[in-house]
Formats: sequence, structure tokens, C-alpha cells
Amino acid sequence: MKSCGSIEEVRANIDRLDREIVALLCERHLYVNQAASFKKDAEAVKAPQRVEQLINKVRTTAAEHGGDPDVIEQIYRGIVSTFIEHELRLHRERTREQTCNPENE
Ligand SMILES: O=C(O)C(=O)C[C@]1(C(=O)O)C=C[C@@H](O)C=C1
Repeated sequence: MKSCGSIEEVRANIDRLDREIVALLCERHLYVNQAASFKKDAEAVKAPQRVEQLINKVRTTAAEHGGDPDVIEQIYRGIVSTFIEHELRLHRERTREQTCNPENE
């Protein structure tokens, strides 16, 4: 990270990083969508043990980068709970499609 000489330079760097972060979040979202199709019920979608495991991993990664593990944990809890909500909706829609489709009877 370089030291900036103006707020414009700071914001240009934030914008540059946001483009990368959003692209990575979009790729992450595609994998989360795939995860939903491997799950049987809402409990499996929530996967609380996996959430705690990944929180521990991102806390470690934050520390390795000289970051603040508490801030990163807070950000990730927001990301994962948003994905869980989306995954639950996807799962409900798929379950409804399967029960309503006569070919599945
Ligand atoms: O790993 C999974 O099972 C996922 O569905 C992905 C993910 C995530 O965003 O990382 C989302 C929902 C689960 O609560 C756990 C993790």
C-alpha cells in the first residue's frame, strides 16, 4: 500500500480495489449458487459449522496481511449471511419447482 498525497488519490485506489473485490464477489456468488444444489434442506444451506470454519480462516488471513481480524470477521459475517439468504431463496424455488413438476411424480 502506498501513501497518498490527496483524497482523490485515496479514492482512486479505493475505486480500483472495489472493482477487483466486486469481480471476486461475483465469482464467489457463482460458487455459492452451486453449493445450494448439493444441499437437501434449509439446515444444510445454513451450514453453521462451515461458517465458523471460514470465519477462522479469514481472521487468520487478515492477520497474515497485517489487517484487523475483527473488522474482516464483521465484513465476512455480512457477506455470508447475505449469501445464506440468497441460497435459501434459491433452495426454496428449486424445491417448489420439483414438487410442482408432474414429471417428478
Ligand atoms: O460452503 C457452503 O456450504 C456454502 O453454501 C457457502 C457459504 C459461503 O458463503 O461461504 C454460504 C452458506 C453457508 O452458510 C456456508 C458457506
